Amino acid sequence: METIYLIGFMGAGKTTVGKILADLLGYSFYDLDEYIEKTAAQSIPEIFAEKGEAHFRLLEARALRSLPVRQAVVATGGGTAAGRGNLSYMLEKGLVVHLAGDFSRMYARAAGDGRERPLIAAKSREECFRLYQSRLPFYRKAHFSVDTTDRSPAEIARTILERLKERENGKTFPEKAERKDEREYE
Ligand SMILES: Nc1ncnc2c1ncn2[C@@H]1O[C@H](COP(=O)(O)OP(=O)(O)OP(=O)(O)O)[C@@H](O)[C@H]1O
Ligand SMILES: O=C(O)C1=C[C@@H](O)[C@@H](O)[C@H](O)C1
Ligand SMILES: [Mg+2]
Repeated sequence: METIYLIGFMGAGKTTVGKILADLLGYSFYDLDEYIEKTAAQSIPEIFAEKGEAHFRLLEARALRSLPVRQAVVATGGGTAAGRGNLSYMLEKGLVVHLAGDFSRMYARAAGDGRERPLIAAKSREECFRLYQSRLPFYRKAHFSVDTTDRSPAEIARTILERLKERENGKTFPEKAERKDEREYE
């Protein structure tokens, strides 16, 4: 099967769910953020601090295009889908799955899991919400969307697997996004 690209906001669970999904499928797993850090031999906060976000986006676009386009699961970064033709590339090469959820939960996870995310560190919650809103139109172009609210990473991975099996059996994907992510800012 073609590569499955997980997209969505910071804290949506792309890395966590992606690993489980790759195991279930027996595919290789790539975390785009980790891959960039390895290739650049620098952490993402260091890249942002020393070279700026624009340089990070260039590395991100290059890294995306250097990963396999078959038999792999790729957890993208929160901003990957919104930059440099990346979404068109993923839609053309593989299957793009949006992990959707409510902003508050994703933000709380992204701000509280101990991983340093330069955009969370540099912005207020309000600014992060606006960033999230600006990215929704990109996320919503995914081949399909899975609602992550009140579901464990394992449940989400299994749901994606079921949808992929349905597709292999000739069913088309149901109407794109579950619109839970349109909820009011809490
Ligand atoms: N469905 C879930 N339920 C509970 N906790 C979750 C869920 N998904 C992810 N988490 C937790 O939220 C935190 C962030 O998850 P993760 O790093 O997978 O997000 P991400 O989408 O990859 O974020 P980023 O875009 O910054 O890479 C982790 O601590 C993870 O264990
Ligand atoms: O949402 C974003 O723009 C980002 C999300 C992270 O996954 C990293 O790719 C980086 O911290 C930027
Ligand atoms: Mg991640």
